Amino acid sequence: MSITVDDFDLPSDRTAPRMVSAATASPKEEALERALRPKLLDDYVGQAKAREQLEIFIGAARKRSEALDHVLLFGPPGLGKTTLSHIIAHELGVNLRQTSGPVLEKPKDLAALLTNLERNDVLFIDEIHRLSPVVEEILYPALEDFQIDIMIGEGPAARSIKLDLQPFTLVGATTRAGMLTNPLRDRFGIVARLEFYTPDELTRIVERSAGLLKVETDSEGAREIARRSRGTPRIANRLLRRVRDYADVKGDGRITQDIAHKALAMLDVDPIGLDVMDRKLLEAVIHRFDGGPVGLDNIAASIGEEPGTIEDVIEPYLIQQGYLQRTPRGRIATLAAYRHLGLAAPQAPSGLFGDTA
Ligand SMILES: Nc1ncnc2c1ncn2[C@@H]1O[C@H](COP(=O)(O)OP(=O)(O)OP(=O)(O)O)[C@@H](O)[C@H]1O
Ligand SMILES: [Mg+2]
Repeated sequence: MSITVDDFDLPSDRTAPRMVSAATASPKEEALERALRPKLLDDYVGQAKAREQLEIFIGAARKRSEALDHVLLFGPPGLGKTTLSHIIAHELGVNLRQTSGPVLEKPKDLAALLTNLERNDVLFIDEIHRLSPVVEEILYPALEDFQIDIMIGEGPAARSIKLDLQPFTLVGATTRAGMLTNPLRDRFGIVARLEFYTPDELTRIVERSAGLLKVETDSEGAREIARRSRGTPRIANRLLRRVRDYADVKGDGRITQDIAHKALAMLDVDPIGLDVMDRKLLEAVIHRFDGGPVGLDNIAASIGEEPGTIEDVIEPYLIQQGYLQRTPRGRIATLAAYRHLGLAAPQAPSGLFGDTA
């Protein structure tokens, strides 16, 4: 495999691609991701809590030859939800059927999938918070009793019949667990929240990917990429490929800390992994809204980004790292944000200013 051309996403409304966006990969990047995806739970780095739970429940299901309980995976984009769903099916030794909330338009789309499942198979529904209510209706009895009610015929002759399904496991993935309806959420026996990865974990991921891509990387080079990857494996893998291009052209192909540092500086990824969009958001909150509190819609309008993208993709890492606070009155830039941008902290009335000390 050899990738040297631009294989990162290029949103149509921006002139420059966003290097550290964790969001939707291009088809080319998706193919690459598949190649780098770990296949076994043992190769899945980090997420100790989720892994431990799954190890036990998968082991038990296998032992009893039963379907695993339904699993809900949630967390920001690029942390490994799709990867984990594949691993679950693989470890269970069953087939994986894959679809997503927006794709399932009609009840019959879901019914067709469900009736084709074999015993103990995994059905993976990505973006499960975007299921339409009529489709969700079908899902409830399927999850609970492995049965569906379908309508046969039309008009006065229409009647409903019950169909038995094979026992199966639903794995649902979402970036927004809060948008799931309660009845749906209640039907998942296993709920795993994926967390941002530590620099150590990301270093291991970069080293593993470098091995698979046959790129020579020393440990400091891998660590430099890991530190700037916003806690996200998808970004780590993307930065690795970009740094490799830089190393091929400007160096001898080897990724050292110096090469990684220069390549990432050129790409406008700062030492803690924030990029132009992150800084734009923090600067908008600080300069245009006096540090906040400011509502999501106002930030969105001010930086020309979708509120949903801000909430799902940009904000979570800034909040986790303590640069931004989400309060009932709106978003607040913290002292750490002022410091990171090299700005003097304002004299704020107490209680208004988000402190991270
Ligand atoms: N724990 C992990 N160990 C090693 N690599 C990982 C891990 N998690 C994710 N990756 C890598 O990161 C890439 C992105 O992961 P994945 O597609 O599973 O994210 P996702 O959570 O499904 O994202 P989205 O919300 O956009 O669907 C994968 O190609 C995989 O190579
Ligand atoms: Mg996914």
